[in-house]
Amino acid sequence: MADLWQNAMDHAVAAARRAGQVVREALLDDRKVMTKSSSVDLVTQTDQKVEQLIIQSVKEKFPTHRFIGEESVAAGEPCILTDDPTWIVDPIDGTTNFVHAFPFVAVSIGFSVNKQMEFGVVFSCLEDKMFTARRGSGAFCNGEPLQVSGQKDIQRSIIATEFGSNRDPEVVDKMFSSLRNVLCIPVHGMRGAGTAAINMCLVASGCVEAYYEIGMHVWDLAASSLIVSEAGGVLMDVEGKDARASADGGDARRGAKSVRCACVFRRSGRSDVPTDRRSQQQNHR
Ligand SMILES: O=P([O-])([O-])O[C@@H]1[C@H](O)[C@H](O)[C@@H](O)[C@H](O)[C@H]1O
Ligand SMILES: [Mg+2]
Ligand SMILES: [Mg+2]
Repeated sequence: MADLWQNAMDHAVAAARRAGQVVREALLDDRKVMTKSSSVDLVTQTDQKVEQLIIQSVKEKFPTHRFIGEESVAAGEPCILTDDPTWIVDPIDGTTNFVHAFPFVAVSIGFSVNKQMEFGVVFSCLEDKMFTARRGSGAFCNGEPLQVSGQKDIQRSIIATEFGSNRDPEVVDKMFSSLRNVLCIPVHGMRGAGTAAINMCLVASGCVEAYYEIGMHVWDLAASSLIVSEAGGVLMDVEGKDARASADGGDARRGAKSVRCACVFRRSGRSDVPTDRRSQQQNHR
């Protein structure tokens, strides 16, 4: 059967590549930095320009499709996922990295129909790595198939996480407490690329066993959630339940901007979630 959405996916790959070129060129110029929810929640004109480029090019080709874009939502557009074909766009995932020229920056484009992710495209534009996944057809990086790690022992794992942009001391204390619990399991190491989408692609690539973060947004993980699941990984909330509903817009459906979940990926369906509670259990094995 012909793949209904292949044209849209080809368009997303081309748009992500063009967007990546704009991001790379912008790194050569001064970057004017603005803030959003706090002094460390950064945005630049390039975020806004790239999002408009992507949305305009899609509108020309697919005029009836809908959009959820990080910067459009920041400018007041609604963040509601319906059954209609919807493009979920994070024009620059890793804006702080971009501002500092820290070399992990991604363009993330997910596509949902009937509230199910159909394809995901993450372009790690400074590494020139194009991660793609089509529902039911596997995940790829520059055309090479991806497979999550087969490691089942968390003590032999690398875990990725991020600190987000909330600097409320109580929130930071909780993050540090989780970090401490995970590190002391002990795990081989902890990492963070500074972009949720690339962290998730590292999980899909099998070089990081799991990634967790509290408070990601739907645009951070829409595309990469499918890349992880098509590479054999799973996406869980803090209770160990299937969190794909959040990743593909569960909270967006309710009009919330933030997914507010922790996501952990493993190959098996077991809930070895390294939250405070579960990491204690791991210690007693
Ligand atoms: O703002 P942005 O750079 O698109 O996205 C952020 C990055 O992915 C960061 O690594 C993660 O910790 C935040 O939760 C995201 O919001
Ligand atoms: Mg993001
Ligand atoms: Mg962004």
